[in-house]
Amino acid sequence: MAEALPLQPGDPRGLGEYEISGRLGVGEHGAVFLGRDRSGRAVAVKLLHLRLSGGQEARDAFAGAFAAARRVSGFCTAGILDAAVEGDRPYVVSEWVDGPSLTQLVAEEGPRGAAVVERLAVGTAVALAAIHRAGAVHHDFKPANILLGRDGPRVSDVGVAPALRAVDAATGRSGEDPSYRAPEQLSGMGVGPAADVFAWAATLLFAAAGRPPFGEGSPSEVMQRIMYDEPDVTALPEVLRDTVTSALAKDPAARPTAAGLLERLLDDSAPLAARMPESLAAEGRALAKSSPASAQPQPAPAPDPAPAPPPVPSPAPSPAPSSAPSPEPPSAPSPAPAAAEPPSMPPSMPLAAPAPPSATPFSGDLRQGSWSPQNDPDATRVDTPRIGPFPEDAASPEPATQAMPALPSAPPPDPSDRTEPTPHLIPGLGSHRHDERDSTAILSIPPEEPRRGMPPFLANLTRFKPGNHLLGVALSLTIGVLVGVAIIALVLWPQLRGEDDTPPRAGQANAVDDRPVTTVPEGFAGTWKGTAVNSGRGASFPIEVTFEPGNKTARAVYPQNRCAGTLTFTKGTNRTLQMTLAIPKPCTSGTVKVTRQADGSLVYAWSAGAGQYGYQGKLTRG
Ligand SMILES: Nc1ncnc2c1ncn2[C@@H]1O[C@H](COP(=O)(O)OP(=O)(O)OP(=O)(O)O)[C@@H](O)[C@H]1O
Repeated sequence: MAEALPLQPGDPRGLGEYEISGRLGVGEHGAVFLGRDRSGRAVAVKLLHLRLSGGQEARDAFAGAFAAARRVSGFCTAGILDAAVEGDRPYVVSEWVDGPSLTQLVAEEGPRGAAVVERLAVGTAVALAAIHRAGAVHHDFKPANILLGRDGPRVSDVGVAPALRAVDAATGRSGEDPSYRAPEQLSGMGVGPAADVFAWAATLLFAAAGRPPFGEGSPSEVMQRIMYDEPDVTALPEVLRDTVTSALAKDPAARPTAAGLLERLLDDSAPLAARMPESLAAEGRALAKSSPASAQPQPAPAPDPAPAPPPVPSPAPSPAPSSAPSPEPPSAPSPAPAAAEPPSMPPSMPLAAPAPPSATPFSGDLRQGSWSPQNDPDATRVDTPRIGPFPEDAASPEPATQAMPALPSAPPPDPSDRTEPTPHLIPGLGSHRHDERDSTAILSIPPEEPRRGMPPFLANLTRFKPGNHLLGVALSLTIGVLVGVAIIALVLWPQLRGEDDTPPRAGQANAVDDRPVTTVPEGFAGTWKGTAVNSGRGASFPIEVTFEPGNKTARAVYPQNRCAGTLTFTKGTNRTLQMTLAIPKPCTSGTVKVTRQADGSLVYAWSAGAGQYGYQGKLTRG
């Protein structure tokens, strides 16, 4: 029978029809208890920290949000059995799984070996494909929600994240680990099943490497890496690398579907298929055939309120009880509805063969013998975030001036001296007659002719006698000066005047762009989009900025928070602009520094004015 920790004072002894006998664990959103249903079957009961206010409507919304999740086969999931509310406390009942979570196992025993990771990959892809086929999404797929039962991996917490959102208790807030969240989930641009596929890949990397796929550090550091870095997949078995890499695509549309994952993993020619238990491979193939493999189903783009980070530096008011997650600000976007159910969805699974919730996908203990000494869990990679650095005085008004070389003053030659060479200034030079002939050949213009329409210094030069070496020196100097003047006129002058609107190449930007400007320069022209990370809140949100060259203002939009504001130029250079931001609530006005990067992107950094950046992000034209 199930092992559980003793109940603590204040723990429930029963919830609804379920008798509670012990504690299985505590997570971010609630405590999980071991219980029994009326038939004596062991169940896991998750009592959420959330307290539901709003009467029957909220209760119905909570229970109703599990409709799709309850249709998911229990083949590779901890099937949802019930969802209800006791008093004002919602709880979710699921199949009890006799085994630790992937998080617990890796913490205790280290990274999993190739055979285990392969079975995890297929088992959890089967679970995801079944979840998506039922019209549900997980949206909190992570190692803590993979339970390693004796009969194989089971995905738990199906439907919980959408249900929390349905009652306006958003997940993905500050304090939660963002390591398994997809870029679009972090940026709040609307999430669908593709976010689960990303999380699936990140979870496998964790299992194989024994550490979070995007490194450790503050939530904002991890988010930056999720947005911009490619994780190292070399800890994975070779056979999984390509599939996992494609599932980690930053663009959700570029990821395979869960069914597509199965199609790749269980391809008849793939060596992986032969290593899987027959029942699992059959279920996976049936799911792969029954669902689209390439066109990733996406819900209508909707702001995902889960990580919604109002770009305000001060904490939002919290009308909810202290145990509940902080709420969204009043005017933040309303929560996205749970993913719509496909109308043609069959009411139940499984596909390969009828499988009751307690079906055994395959035998074999995922907990056995997978420690690999070369996967040192202590060798945690900590990457440096890409954003920044921000020089404190990037707008330093130091013009790149170019000194004009002084023209040499040619000594006036003696026109009467046409026979005797001028004594050479350098001994040994000019003593040969052929020098004179050569010079004559060059200066064949009659002495008086060149003076017409010529600059005086050139005209004077023509008065030099052939063979005069001083003349040669003067000529060289003159040609050098002329070439210098030509370079300045043709190349440098337009740049110094800021007329060169070609984007700077790496290494050039600093040299030419630190010149002060009084309006928005050409190099900033256009609309720039990207995601800013709010370090204070450990959250991120999209930003759009539009610059028109020659203007003193620009437009800044935070689509997720439905704020549009005006940036007003205060000082700047061709590379960096300092601006004040005036923006209505719930967003917050402040000062903004926008800096052009050598790779053609912009870094947008906001502060309350005290110098410390509250949020910042990389923007690209688009
Ligand atoms: N269906 C289940 N069967 C057996 N044990 C379970 C089950 N569900 C959860 N547990 C146990 O309870 C612990 C806590 O689960 P919970 O889902 O709350 O963790 P979490 O995923 O870290 O938190 P959250 O989902 O709230 O962020 C798990 O680590 C696991 O040991």
